[in-house]
Amino acid sequence: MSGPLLEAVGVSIQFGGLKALSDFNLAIHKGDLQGLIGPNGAGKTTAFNVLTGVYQPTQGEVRVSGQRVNGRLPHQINHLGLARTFQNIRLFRALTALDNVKVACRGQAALNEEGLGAGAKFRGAMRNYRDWWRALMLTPGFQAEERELTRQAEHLLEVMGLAHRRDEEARNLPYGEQRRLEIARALGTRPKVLLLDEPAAGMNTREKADLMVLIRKLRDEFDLGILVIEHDMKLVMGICEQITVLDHGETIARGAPAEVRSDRKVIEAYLGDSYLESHGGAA
Ligand SMILES: Nc1ncnc2c1ncn2[C@@H]1O[C@H](COP(=O)(O)OP(=O)(O)OP(=O)(O)O)[C@@H](O)[C@H]1O
Repeated sequence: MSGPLLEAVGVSIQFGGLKALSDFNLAIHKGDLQGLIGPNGAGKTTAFNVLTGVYQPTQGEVRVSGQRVNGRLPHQINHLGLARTFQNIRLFRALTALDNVKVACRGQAALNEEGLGAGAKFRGAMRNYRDWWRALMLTPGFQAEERELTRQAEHLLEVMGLAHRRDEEARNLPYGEQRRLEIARALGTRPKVLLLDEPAAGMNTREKADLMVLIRKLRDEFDLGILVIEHDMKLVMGICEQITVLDHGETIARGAPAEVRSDRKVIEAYLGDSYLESHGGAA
């Protein structure tokens, strides 16, 4: 088996006196569908922020495809194959669904050309300048590139069940569809690993059921590793093969859904006895 696509090794992060994440370890391989759960304030979003370069760990190492990425910027880590969605939806609200996805596809194409490291800024500036002229003159090369980006974005809208919303402004989409558009946009950056922060938040029961099917389909169709933060236990337990449970920044359990939901520490910290009662008692 090849090595992990995403790895956290002994990662800790501190905000003043608060240890938001302590000695956090994680490995996501191709084809994995893992969950990250825990009570409010447990450190789940902080973990996403450290993995994606929004925060720098106080200790430990984050690796993407075996490369240490501590100190890299979020867009550089994205370029290495890690994409995410946010708990609070972040879309270009006044752009159409299609353009939201095209922006992501275009950004990735630009990064492929510019690369990273020395000279990337200069190459980026030159590319912007060149693109400006190509767009102004509507050169055949520019038009062909536009058609290709449109094709890619349309395909992603189709996969996410949003083809019918192609030309609607993102802000006019129902909430559940905005969440799916965010996933389409993340996919536009061609990730190897996808981090989903509460993808089902605000969705009704039907939308959640559809989302479960869709997340599995994305994993299979795009050969992804997926890590999901989610409070909806039916969804997490229903789709994830391995679940990590955080409480006050500490990893209190990790394992298959059946192991995790019968773990006494997890029940005490998060699930509560009412969960146990409604699910027929501990294993
Ligand atoms: N930038 C920051 N500065 C200071 N404290 C922070 C910062 N980011 C997160 N925290 C704190 O770290 C802890 C973990 O927060 P985090 O948002 O990761 O929790 P969470 O598990 O995602 O919670 P929720 O389920 O409510 O989203 C909280 O106590 C939070 O207040």
